[in-house]
Amino acid sequence: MTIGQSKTRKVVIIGTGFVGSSYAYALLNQGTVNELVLIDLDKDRAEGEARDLNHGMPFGAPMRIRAGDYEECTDADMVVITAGANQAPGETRLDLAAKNAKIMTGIVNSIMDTEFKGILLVATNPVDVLSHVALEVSGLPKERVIGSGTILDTARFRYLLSEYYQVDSRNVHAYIIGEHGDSELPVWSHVQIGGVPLSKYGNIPDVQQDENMRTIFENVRDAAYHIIERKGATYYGIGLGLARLTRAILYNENSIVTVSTLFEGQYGVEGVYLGVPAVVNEYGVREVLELDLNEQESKQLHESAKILKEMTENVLPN
Ligand SMILES: NC(=O)C1=CN([C@@H]2O[C@H](COP(=O)(O)OP(=O)(O)OC[C@H]3O[C@@H](n4cnc5c(N)ncnc54)[C@H](O)[C@@H]3O)[C@@H](O)[C@H]2O)C=CC1
Ligand SMILES: CC(=O)C(=O)O
Repeated sequence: MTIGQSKTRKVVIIGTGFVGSSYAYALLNQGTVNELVLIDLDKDRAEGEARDLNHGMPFGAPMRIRAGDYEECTDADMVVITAGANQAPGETRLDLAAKNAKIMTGIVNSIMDTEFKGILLVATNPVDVLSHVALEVSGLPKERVIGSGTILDTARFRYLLSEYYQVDSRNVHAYIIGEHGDSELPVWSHVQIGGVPLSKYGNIPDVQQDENMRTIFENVRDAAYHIIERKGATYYGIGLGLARLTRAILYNENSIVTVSTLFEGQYGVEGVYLGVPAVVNEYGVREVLELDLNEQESKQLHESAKILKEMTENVLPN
Protein backbone atom coordinates (compact mmCIF):
# COMPACT_ATOMS: atom_id res chain seq x y z
CA MET A 1 0.00 0.00 0.00
CA THR A 2 1.50 3.36 -0.95
CA ILE A 3 0.66 6.78 0.42
CA GLY A 4 -2.51 8.20 -1.10
CA GLN A 5 -4.33 4.90 -1.63
CA SER A 6 -7.66 4.51 0.07
CA LYS A 7 -6.96 2.14 2.99
CA THR A 8 -8.61 3.39 6.19
CA ARG A 9 -6.03 4.43 8.73
CA LYS A 10 -7.64 5.03 12.08
CA VAL A 11 -5.86 6.36 15.15
CA VAL A 12 -7.37 6.95 18.58
CA ILE A 13 -5.55 9.37 20.88
CA ILE A 14 -6.19 9.04 24.59
CA GLY A 15 -5.27 12.23 26.41
CA THR A 16 -5.75 15.45 24.50
CA GLY A 17 -3.59 17.76 26.60
CA PHE A 18 -0.45 19.46 25.28
CA VAL A 19 1.12 16.27 23.89
CA GLY A 20 -2.02 14.64 22.49
CA SER A 21 -3.22 17.79 20.75
CA SER A 22 0.25 18.59 19.32
CA TYR A 23 0.40 15.07 17.93
CA ALA A 24 -3.11 15.43 16.46
CA TYR A 25 -2.06 18.70 14.84
CA ALA A 26 1.02 17.03 13.32
CA LEU A 27 -1.16 14.20 11.93
CA LEU A 28 -3.53 16.71 10.34
CA ASN A 29 -0.67 18.69 8.82
CA GLN A 30 0.98 15.61 7.41
CA GLY A 31 -2.19 13.83 6.30
CA THR A 32 -1.00 10.62 7.96
CA VAL A 33 -4.41 9.18 8.84
CA ASN A 34 -7.94 9.41 7.55
CA GLU A 35 -9.76 8.88 10.85
CA LEU A 36 -8.72 10.43 14.12
CA VAL A 37 -10.64 10.01 17.36
CA LEU A 38 -9.86 12.03 20.49
CA ILE A 39 -10.62 10.73 23.98
CA ASP A 40 -10.00 12.51 27.26
CA LEU A 41 -11.30 12.28 30.79
CA ASP A 42 -12.24 15.90 30.21
CA LYS A 43 -14.77 15.33 27.41
CA ASP A 44 -15.19 19.05 26.75
CA ARG A 45 -11.49 19.37 26.13
CA ALA A 46 -11.50 16.50 23.60
CA GLU A 47 -14.56 18.03 21.91
CA GLY A 48 -12.94 21.48 21.80
CA GLU A 49 -9.72 20.09 20.30
CA ALA A 50 -11.68 18.13 17.67
CA ARG A 51 -13.60 21.23 16.61
CA ASP A 52 -10.49 23.41 16.50
CA LEU A 53 -8.58 20.82 14.42
CA ASN A 54 -11.53 20.34 12.05
CA HIS A 55 -11.53 24.05 11.30
CA GLY A 56 -8.01 23.65 9.88
CA MET A 57 -9.17 20.92 7.48
CA PRO A 58 -9.31 23.15 4.36
CA PHE A 59 -5.61 23.87 4.91
CA GLY A 60 -4.62 20.28 5.66
CA ALA A 61 -5.48 16.87 4.29
CA PRO A 62 -9.08 15.57 4.22
CA MET A 63 -9.73 13.33 7.19
CA ARG A 64 -12.40 12.67 9.83
CA ILE A 65 -11.66 14.03 13.29
CA ARG A 66 -14.05 13.65 16.20
CA ALA A 67 -14.17 13.33 19.96
CA GLY A 68 -15.30 9.88 20.99
CA ASP A 69 -15.34 7.09 23.50
CA TYR A 70 -13.47 3.85 24.10
CA GLU A 71 -15.70 1.82 21.74
CA GLU A 72 -13.81 3.60 18.93
CA CYS A 73 -10.75 1.48 19.77
CA THR A 74 -12.40 -1.72 18.43
CA ASP A 75 -11.37 -1.11 14.83
CA ALA A 76 -8.49 1.33 15.36
CA ASP A 77 -5.14 0.56 13.74
CA MET A 78 -3.36 2.35 16.55
CA VAL A 79 -4.23 3.69 19.97
CA VAL A 80 -1.80 6.28 21.24
CA ILE A 81 -1.75 7.07 24.95
CA THR A 82 -0.69 10.57 25.96
CA ALA A 83 -2.88 10.83 29.06
CA GLY A 84 -1.57 11.42 32.54
CA ALA A 85 0.32 13.87 34.68
CA ASN A 86 3.29 15.74 33.27
CA GLN A 87 6.35 16.91 35.23
CA ALA A 88 6.19 19.98 37.43
CA PRO A 89 9.40 22.05 37.39
CA GLY A 90 12.14 20.08 39.18
CA GLU A 91 10.21 16.79 39.06
CA THR A 92 11.82 13.82 37.26
CA ARG A 93 9.92 11.56 34.89
CA LEU A 94 10.31 8.68 37.35
CA ASP A 95 8.53 10.77 40.02
CA LEU A 96 5.37 10.32 37.94
CA ALA A 97 5.51 6.52 37.93
CA ALA A 98 3.01 5.52 40.62
CA LYS A 99 0.41 8.12 39.68
CA ASN A 100 0.57 7.47 35.95
CA ALA A 101 0.76 3.66 36.32
CA LYS A 102 -2.72 3.75 37.87
CA ILE A 103 -4.03 5.94 35.07
CA MET A 104 -2.37 3.69 32.47
CA THR A 105 -3.90 0.54 33.98
CA GLY A 106 -7.41 2.00 33.84
CA ILE A 107 -6.97 3.23 30.28
CA VAL A 108 -5.50 -0.02 28.95
CA ASN A 109 -8.27 -2.07 30.58
CA SER A 110 -10.85 0.14 28.87
CA ILE A 111 -9.07 -0.26 25.52
CA MET A 112 -8.85 -4.04 25.82
CA ASP A 113 -12.54 -4.32 26.77
CA THR A 114 -13.22 -3.30 23.17
CA GLU A 115 -11.20 -6.26 21.79
CA PHE A 116 -8.70 -3.84 20.28
CA LYS A 117 -6.37 -5.61 17.84
CA GLY A 118 -3.99 -2.89 16.70
CA ILE A 119 -0.77 -1.31 17.90
CA LEU A 120 -0.57 0.42 21.26
CA LEU A 121 1.83 3.36 21.39
CA VAL A 122 2.62 4.92 24.75
CA ALA A 123 4.07 8.39 25.33
CA THR A 124 3.02 9.06 28.93
CA ASN A 125 5.96 9.33 31.34
CA PRO A 126 7.90 7.56 32.61
CA VAL A 127 7.42 6.07 29.18
CA ASP A 128 9.60 2.96 29.51
CA VAL A 129 7.96 1.91 32.77
CA LEU A 130 4.45 2.67 31.54
CA SER A 131 4.92 0.81 28.27
CA HIS A 132 5.77 -2.25 30.35
CA VAL A 133 2.63 -1.68 32.45
CA ALA A 134 0.62 -1.41 29.21
CA LEU A 135 2.13 -4.69 27.98
CA GLU A 136 1.23 -6.56 31.16
CA VAL A 137 -2.27 -5.12 31.47
CA SER A 138 -3.15 -5.55 27.79
CA GLY A 139 -1.81 -9.07 27.28
CA LEU A 140 -0.93 -8.02 23.72
CA PRO A 141 2.21 -9.44 22.07
CA LYS A 142 5.27 -7.36 22.98
CA GLU A 143 5.79 -6.30 19.36
CA ARG A 144 2.50 -4.42 19.48
CA VAL A 145 3.10 -2.44 22.65
CA ILE A 146 5.59 0.29 21.85
CA GLY A 147 6.89 3.22 23.88
CA SER A 148 8.04 6.43 22.24
CA GLY A 149 11.27 5.74 24.12
CA THR A 150 14.21 7.92 23.12
CA ILE A 151 12.74 9.07 19.80
CA LEU A 152 12.64 12.65 21.11
CA ASP A 153 16.05 12.50 22.80
CA THR A 154 17.56 11.14 19.57
CA ALA A 155 15.97 14.01 17.63
CA ARG A 156 17.33 16.52 20.14
CA PHE A 157 20.80 14.92 19.86
CA ARG A 158 20.76 15.05 16.07
CA TYR A 159 19.53 18.63 16.11
CA LEU A 160 22.17 19.87 18.58
CA LEU A 161 24.96 18.12 16.68
CA SER A 162 23.64 19.57 13.42
CA GLU A 163 23.61 23.04 14.94
CA TYR A 164 27.16 22.63 16.23
CA TYR A 165 28.52 21.40 12.90
CA GLN A 166 26.16 23.43 10.69
CA VAL A 167 24.93 20.35 8.84
CA ASP A 168 21.33 19.40 8.01
CA SER A 169 20.05 17.39 11.02
CA ARG A 170 18.75 14.72 8.60
CA ASN A 171 22.37 13.96 7.72
CA VAL A 172 23.38 13.45 11.35
CA HIS A 173 23.10 9.80 12.32
CA ALA A 174 23.17 9.35 16.05
CA TYR A 175 21.26 7.57 18.79
CA ILE A 176 20.32 8.14 22.39
CA ILE A 177 19.42 4.83 24.04
CA GLY A 178 18.28 3.52 27.44
CA GLU A 179 15.81 5.34 29.66
CA HIS A 180 13.86 8.27 28.26
CA GLY A 181 15.16 10.21 31.23
CA ASP A 182 18.13 10.92 33.44
CA SER A 183 20.04 7.64 32.90
CA GLU A 184 19.90 7.74 29.08
CA LEU A 185 23.16 7.59 27.11
CA PRO A 186 24.55 8.79 23.80
CA VAL A 187 26.06 6.13 21.54
CA TRP A 188 29.12 8.21 20.68
CA SER A 189 30.88 5.23 19.09
CA HIS A 190 28.31 5.18 16.26
CA VAL A 191 27.74 8.89 15.57
CA GLN A 192 28.22 9.65 11.89
CA ILE A 193 27.82 12.81 9.88
CA GLY A 194 26.98 11.96 6.30
CA GLY A 195 28.60 8.56 6.83
CA VAL A 196 31.84 9.98 8.29
CA PRO A 197 32.52 8.93 11.92
CA LEU A 198 32.27 11.87 14.30
CA SER A 199 35.87 11.48 15.53
CA LYS A 200 37.06 12.02 11.97
CA TYR A 201 34.49 14.63 10.92
CA GLY A 202 35.05 16.72 14.04
CA ASN A 203 38.73 15.81 14.38
CA ILE A 204 38.15 14.70 17.97
CA PRO A 205 40.66 12.15 19.29
CA ASP A 206 38.42 10.97 22.18
CA VAL A 207 34.76 11.84 21.60
CA GLN A 208 33.57 10.57 25.00
CA GLN A 209 36.00 12.87 26.84
CA ASP A 210 35.45 15.93 24.66
CA GLU A 211 34.12 18.94 26.58
CA ASN A 212 31.94 20.28 23.74
CA MET A 213 30.41 16.88 23.04
CA ARG A 214 29.72 16.39 26.73
CA THR A 215 27.88 19.73 26.82
CA ILE A 216 25.81 18.70 23.80
CA PHE A 217 24.78 15.48 25.50
CA GLU A 218 23.95 17.25 28.79
CA ASN A 219 21.72 19.64 26.88
CA VAL A 220 19.94 16.67 25.31
CA ARG A 221 19.50 14.83 28.60
CA ASP A 222 18.31 17.94 30.44
CA ALA A 223 16.28 19.46 27.59
CA ALA A 224 12.91 18.69 29.19
CA TYR A 225 13.95 20.38 32.45
CA HIS A 226 15.16 23.45 30.56
CA ILE A 227 11.93 23.73 28.57
CA ILE A 228 9.61 22.99 31.50
CA GLU A 229 11.34 25.74 33.53
CA ARG A 230 10.59 28.17 30.71
CA LYS A 231 7.15 27.19 29.40
CA GLY A 232 5.74 24.53 31.72
CA ALA A 233 5.68 21.54 29.35
CA THR A 234 7.20 20.08 26.18
CA TYR A 235 4.98 18.96 23.33
CA TYR A 236 5.90 19.99 19.76
CA GLY A 237 8.95 17.73 19.55
CA ILE A 238 7.16 14.66 20.89
CA GLY A 239 4.06 15.46 18.79
CA LEU A 240 6.19 15.29 15.65
CA GLY A 241 8.03 12.21 16.92
CA LEU A 242 4.75 10.37 17.49
CA ALA A 243 3.58 11.38 14.01
CA ARG A 244 6.83 9.99 12.56
CA LEU A 245 6.28 6.70 14.37
CA THR A 246 2.66 6.57 13.26
CA ARG A 247 3.74 6.90 9.64
CA ALA A 248 6.36 4.16 10.06
CA ILE A 249 3.67 1.84 11.44
CA LEU A 250 0.65 2.65 9.27
CA TYR A 251 2.63 2.74 6.02
CA ASN A 252 4.65 -0.36 6.90
CA GLU A 253 7.88 1.54 6.37
CA ASN A 254 10.32 -0.77 8.19
CA SER A 255 11.93 2.39 9.52
CA ILE A 256 14.67 2.40 12.12
CA VAL A 257 13.62 4.58 15.02
CA THR A 258 14.60 4.65 18.69
CA VAL A 259 11.58 3.26 20.51
CA SER A 260 11.05 1.61 23.85
CA THR A 261 10.54 -2.12 23.58
CA LEU A 262 10.85 -5.19 25.78
CA PHE A 263 14.44 -6.47 25.91
CA GLU A 264 14.74 -10.24 25.80
CA GLY A 265 18.47 -10.76 26.09
CA GLN A 266 19.62 -8.14 23.58
CA TYR A 267 22.74 -6.38 24.87
CA GLY A 268 22.66 -8.89 27.76
CA VAL A 269 19.53 -7.22 29.16
CA GLU A 270 16.28 -9.00 29.92
CA GLY A 271 12.73 -8.22 31.02
CA VAL A 272 12.69 -4.43 30.83
CA TYR A 273 11.48 -1.78 28.39
CA LEU A 274 14.27 0.51 27.14
CA GLY A 275 14.85 2.84 24.22
CA VAL A 276 16.87 1.32 21.39
CA PRO A 277 17.00 1.58 17.60
CA ALA A 278 14.49 -0.88 16.17
CA VAL A 279 12.89 -1.69 12.84
CA VAL A 280 9.24 -0.65 13.02
CA ASN A 281 6.47 -1.63 10.61
CA GLU A 282 2.74 -2.43 10.52
CA TYR A 283 3.24 -5.32 12.95
CA GLY A 284 5.01 -3.05 15.46
CA VAL A 285 8.60 -3.69 16.49
CA ARG A 286 9.99 -6.14 13.92
CA GLU A 287 13.53 -6.29 15.21
CA VAL A 288 15.86 -4.67 17.74
CA LEU A 289 19.18 -3.49 16.33
CA GLU A 290 22.19 -4.67 18.33
CA LEU A 291 24.90 -2.03 18.03
CA ASP A 292 28.49 -2.91 18.96
CA LEU A 293 28.63 -0.74 22.06
CA ASN A 294 31.99 0.06 23.63
CA GLU A 295 32.65 -0.87 27.26
CA GLN A 296 31.50 2.42 28.74
CA GLU A 297 28.30 2.52 26.65
CA SER A 298 27.47 -1.06 27.56
CA LYS A 299 28.01 -0.32 31.26
CA GLN A 300 25.77 2.75 31.08
CA LEU A 301 23.03 0.82 29.28
CA HIS A 302 23.08 -1.85 31.98
CA GLU A 303 22.86 0.83 34.69
CA SER A 304 19.89 2.42 32.93
CA ALA A 305 18.22 -1.00 32.63
CA LYS A 306 18.73 -1.66 36.35
CA ILE A 307 17.09 1.64 37.34
CA LEU A 308 14.11 1.02 35.09
CA LYS A 309 13.71 -2.59 36.15
CA GLU A 310 13.49 -1.63 39.82
CA MET A 311 11.05 1.17 39.08
CA THR A 312 8.92 -1.08 36.86
CA GLU A 313 8.76 -3.86 39.47
CA ASN A 314 7.45 -1.30 41.98
CA VAL A 315 4.48 -0.33 39.83
CA LEU A 316 3.58 -3.43 37.79
CA PRO A 317 0.16 -4.78 38.75
CA ASN A 318 0.43 -8.10 40.68
N1 LIG B 1 7.49 10.45 25.85
C1 LIG B 1 7.91 11.70 25.68
O1 LIG B 1 8.91 11.95 25.01
C2 LIG B 1 7.11 12.80 26.32
C3 LIG B 1 6.13 12.48 27.21
N2 LIG B 1 5.40 13.45 27.81
C4 LIG B 1 4.42 12.99 28.78
O2 LIG B 1 3.12 13.01 28.19
C5 LIG B 1 2.13 13.06 29.23
C6 LIG B 1 1.10 14.12 28.91
O3 LIG B 1 1.70 15.40 28.99
P1 LIG B 1 0.85 16.72 28.63
O4 LIG B 1 0.06 16.50 27.43
O5 LIG B 1 1.80 17.83 28.71
O6 LIG B 1 -0.13 16.78 29.90
P2 LIG B 1 -1.53 17.55 29.97
O7 LIG B 1 -1.82 17.71 31.42
O8 LIG B 1 -1.52 18.74 29.10
O9 LIG B 1 -2.54 16.49 29.34
C7 LIG B 1 -2.84 15.28 29.95
C8 LIG B 1 -4.26 14.94 29.56
O10 LIG B 1 -4.52 13.62 30.04
C9 LIG B 1 -5.91 13.63 30.42
N3 LIG B 1 -6.15 12.49 31.31
C10 LIG B 1 -5.72 12.30 32.57
N4 LIG B 1 -6.16 11.12 33.03
C11 LIG B 1 -6.87 10.56 32.02
C12 LIG B 1 -7.58 9.34 31.89
N5 LIG B 1 -7.65 8.45 32.89
N6 LIG B 1 -8.21 9.09 30.73
C13 LIG B 1 -8.16 9.97 29.71
N7 LIG B 1 -7.51 11.14 29.79
C14 LIG B 1 -6.87 11.43 30.93
C15 LIG B 1 -6.11 14.97 31.08
O11 LIG B 1 -7.48 15.33 31.17
C16 LIG B 1 -5.31 15.88 30.16
O12 LIG B 1 -6.11 16.42 29.13
C17 LIG B 1 2.93 13.32 30.52
O13 LIG B 1 3.11 12.11 31.23
C18 LIG B 1 4.26 13.85 30.02
O14 LIG B 1 5.31 13.68 30.93
C19 LIG B 1 5.59 14.76 27.54
C20 LIG B 1 6.55 15.15 26.62
C21 LIG B 1 7.42 14.19 25.98
C1 LIG C 1 8.76 15.77 29.06
C2 LIG C 1 9.65 14.86 28.35
O1 LIG C 1 9.65 13.68 28.56
C3 LIG C 1 10.54 15.41 27.37
O2 LIG C 1 10.35 16.52 26.88
O3 LIG C 1 11.54 14.74 27.07
